[in-house]
Amino acid sequence: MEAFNGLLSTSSSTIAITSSICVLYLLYHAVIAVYRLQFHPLSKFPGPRFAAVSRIPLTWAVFRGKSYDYTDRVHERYGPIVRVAPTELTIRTSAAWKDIYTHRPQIQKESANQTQPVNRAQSLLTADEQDHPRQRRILSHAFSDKAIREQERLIQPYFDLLVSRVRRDAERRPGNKVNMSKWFNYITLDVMGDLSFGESFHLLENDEDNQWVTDLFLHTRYGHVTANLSSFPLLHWIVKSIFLKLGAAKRGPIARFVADRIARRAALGAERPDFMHYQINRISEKDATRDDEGLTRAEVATNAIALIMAGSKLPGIVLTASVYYTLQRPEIYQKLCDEVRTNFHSEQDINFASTTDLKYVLAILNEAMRLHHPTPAHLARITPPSGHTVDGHWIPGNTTIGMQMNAANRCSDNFVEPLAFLPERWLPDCDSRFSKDNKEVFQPFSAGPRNCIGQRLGYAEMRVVIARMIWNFDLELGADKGNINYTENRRAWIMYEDKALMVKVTPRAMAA
Ligand code: HEM
Repeated sequence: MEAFNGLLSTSSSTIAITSSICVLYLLYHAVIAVYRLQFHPLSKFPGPRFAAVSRIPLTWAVFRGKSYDYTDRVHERYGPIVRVAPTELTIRTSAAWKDIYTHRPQIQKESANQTQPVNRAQSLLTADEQDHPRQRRILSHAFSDKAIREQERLIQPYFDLLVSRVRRDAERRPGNKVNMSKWFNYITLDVMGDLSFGESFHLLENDEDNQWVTDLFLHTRYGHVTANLSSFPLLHWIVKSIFLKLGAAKRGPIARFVADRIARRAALGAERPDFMHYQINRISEKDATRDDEGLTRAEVATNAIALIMAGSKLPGIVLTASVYYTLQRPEIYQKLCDEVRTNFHSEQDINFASTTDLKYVLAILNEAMRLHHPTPAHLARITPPSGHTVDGHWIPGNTTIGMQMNAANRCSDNFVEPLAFLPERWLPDCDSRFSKDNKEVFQPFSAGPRNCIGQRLGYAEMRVVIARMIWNFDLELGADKGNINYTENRRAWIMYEDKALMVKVTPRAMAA
C-alpha cells in the first residue's frame, strides 16, 4: 500500500511538473506573440496577424512552392510594404531598388534561407561582402561585350541543333506537337554546360535528361526548403536528419562531377573563349583571402554550378512563357512573325548583333518576364544593425527585407492593365495609354553590384532562339490540358518547376 501511495505521489508530481512546463512554454509564446504584435519595431507595418507572430505561414508557403503566391496575396490585401514574417518585410515600390540594392555601402544578402553550395565554397550567389567583389571582378570579364561576341561562335551550333531537333520531334509526334519547354531547357542547359565545362550535357543530341542536372536542381530545391526551416530548430533538426543521408548521397556525386569536369576543362588550357578562359590563370591552390586576386579551385567549381543553375532554367522559363503568351493572341503572334521574317534575308543572318534591332521580340521577352518572372521569390537583404530607410520607411536593424518582383510587376499601382499581356508597353514609341506605367519598377535582372551577371548573354540567347523558331516554324498552341492557364498556379522553389507546354510545330516551306 505504501509503495502504491509512493507511486501515486511520484506520478502526480510528474504530472504537476509537466503541466507547469507546458504552462510556462505557452506563457512564453503568448508573451512573445503579444510583443511581436504590439511592441516589436515592425508592428507598425501591415500584414496578417499570424505572420507577425510566427514564421509558420511563410515557411509553409515555401514548403508548398507557393511563397510568391502567399506574399503577392499579402501585398494585394495590405499594400506596398508588408510584414510577411515576424522579422521580415517585402516591398513592391520602385524606390526599393535604389534604397536596398544600389545603395552604398551595400545592404547585405540574407543568407540564412539560401541553399548551401555542395562543396561548401561560396559562389557569386551566396558569397558575403568580403568574397563577392573579388569573385565578381574576375567573372565579369566572362560577360563583357567582347567575351559574349567570342562565345557566340561556341553557342551557334546549339541554335542549329535546336532547330533540327524540334523539326525532327514535330515530324515524329502525333499532331506535330512538341514540348517546347523541354527543348528550351535543353538548349539553355547545353549552352551553359559548354561555356562552364567546355562540353555540353548532350541533351539536344540525345533527347534525354541528364541525371547530374536533375540531381542538382533537386538538391537545390531541398536545400532551399530545409534552410527555410531554420527558424524552427527542432523541425529543422528532424528534417535535416531525415534528409541528411539523402542529401549527402546526392551532394558527393554532384561535387565530384563538377570537380572532374573543371579539371578536364582546365587541362585544355586558356585558349577556348568560354567562362573558364577568364578564370584559368587566376586559380590559386591556396585559400583565397580578402586581398587575394585569385579564385580557389573550389570557388571555380561552385561558380560553375551557380552559372549553370541561373543561366539555364531562367531563360528557359522566359522563352516558354513568351511562346505561351504570344500564341494566345493571334495579332501579337502575327506582329512577331512580321518582324522576324522581314528583317533577315536568310537564317544565317540571325545572330546576337542582328537581333538587337528586333524591338518587338525584346518587348515580348520583357512582357513575359513582367507577368511571369522565372524566379518569383523576393530578393532578400538584411538591414545593417543601425537600421536603414527604405522608400521613406525606417526599418530597424537586422530586418530581412526584399523586393517582391512578382507583386511589383503585376500590380495596378505600377502597370496599366497589369494582368494583360501587352508587349506594346515596352516599345520605344508606345501608346499614351501606357504613360502611367511605372517602368522603373521593372528590373527583372535586379540592380546594383549583385544584379544578374548574365543579363546581356541571357537576352542575346533568348532573342536568337525566338527569332530562329519563328523563322523556321509556324507555331500554334495545342489544346492540351496542361496548356490551359499554363502560367497560373505553378509551384516555385527559387524558380518555377518544369511544366510541359505542347506546341504544334509546322516547318515553313520558305525557311532556308
Ligand atoms: C531570363 C534570364 C535571367 C533572369 C531573369 C535572371 C535574373 C537574375 C536575378 C533577379 C538575379 C539577382 C539575384 C539576387 O539578388 O538574389 C540574378 C543573379 C545572377 N544571375 Fe541571372 N538571370 C537570368 C539569366 C542569367 C544567365 C544567362 C546567367 C549566366 C550565364 C545568370 C547568372 C547569374 C548570376 C551568377 C547571378 C549572381 C550575381 C551576383 O550575385 O554577383 N543569370 N539573375
